[in-house]
Amino acid sequence: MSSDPLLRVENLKTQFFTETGTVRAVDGISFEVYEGEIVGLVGESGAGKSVASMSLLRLVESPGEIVGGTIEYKGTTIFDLEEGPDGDLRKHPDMLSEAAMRERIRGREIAVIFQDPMESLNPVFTVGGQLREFIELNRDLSSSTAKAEAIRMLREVGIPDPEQRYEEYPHQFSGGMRQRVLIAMALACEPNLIIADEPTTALDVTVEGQILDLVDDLQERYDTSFIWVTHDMGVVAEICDRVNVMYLGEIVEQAPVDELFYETNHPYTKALLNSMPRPDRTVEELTPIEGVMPEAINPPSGCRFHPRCPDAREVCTRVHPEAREVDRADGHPHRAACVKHDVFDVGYDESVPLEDGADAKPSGGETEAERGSAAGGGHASTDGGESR
Ligand SMILES: Nc1ncnc2c1ncn2[C@@H]1O[C@H](COP(=O)(O)OP(=O)(O)OP(=O)(O)O)[C@@H](O)[C@H]1O
Ligand code: NI
Repeated sequence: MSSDPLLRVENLKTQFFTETGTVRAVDGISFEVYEGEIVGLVGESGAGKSVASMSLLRLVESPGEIVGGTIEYKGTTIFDLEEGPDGDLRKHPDMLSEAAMRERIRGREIAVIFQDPMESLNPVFTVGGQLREFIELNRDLSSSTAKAEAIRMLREVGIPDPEQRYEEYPHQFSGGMRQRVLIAMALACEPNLIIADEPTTALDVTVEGQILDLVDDLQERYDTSFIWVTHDMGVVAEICDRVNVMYLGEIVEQAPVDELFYETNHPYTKALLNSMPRPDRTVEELTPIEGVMPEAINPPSGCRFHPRCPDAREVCTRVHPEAREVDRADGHPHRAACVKHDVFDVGYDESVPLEDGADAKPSGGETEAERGSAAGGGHASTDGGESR
């Protein structure tokens, strides 16, 4: 890719300052989104996907704070720090003001779709009324033009009888139809980038498939870029062009989607793929990832995945790898944060393999439920801790 990215994120760090300590929810992630791409953010519950998404719009709430890195959108600075005269870090003067974020960026340039439409839709107003008002406010249209536009958008996202459904309330819509309304709302201002945080996770598989098809179709027609947050490698396979795999606040692997699936370079990605149901495998053949992801408040030394990694060696307990380019595919880098690759050259080959089992279980053991969520189904269980 030779053109400039639409969004450039470099070394982004977001932390929560809690009574029990600092939660390093997002710990130095770097990635780009180019025009017209669907870029996946995938990882288990607690990996930092939602916090990363909210950081991009500067919507992290106290006790959370973006503490480092750069976020650039179309060459404008959404976030950046500089060193002040006394040596401490302060906001860069080029950084967009809060008012500019509200008036120019959120909704208009970068829109968000959440998992639960009922959080974004007000139950006491009609669906059409809410969509119309949103369009009216954001696009400076008259009420009647905005209404026509709202009905057009409802039709655009595949809602049958849009004139009639316009008058209905959110509870009269099925989960899938409500999610379509949110997609309509996200598209209403024709943003260049839509951040979708697990918008299909609560839907059954058939409806999920329909929504993914719709997004694929809309993406092509509007040429909108997407950041698609999910814990589901199946969803990634279906709609993403490129993928970032997150583990404990870090991006451990980044590659175009086919490359990630067929030339997997990080043991965590491999584990995620092995835990994914596939038509050519029976349920018995699924291998849940060993152990559970540790707390972001006190991450393991060295490579954060080493306590659960089948390939871990002694060196992995000491060396903390940052993602490096290990290959290229379709003009994009394939980055991986695993010292078994030659580019790291820290003596992995000579290092002693960690004894299986001794270090492979988290302290306190694991429960069946935790194993279940390690296999990729655990979004709902931690919703209470989300910053949204
Ligand atoms: N308001 C908060 N206060 C303290 N810690 C928080 C807060 N919000 C999130 N965290 C922590 O930040 C880390 C990342 O959380 P995040 O919600 O981004 O994970 P996620 O990858 O989106 O997971 P899920 O798939 O469950 O949505 C977790 O350790 C979480 O506990
Ligand atoms: Ni989340």
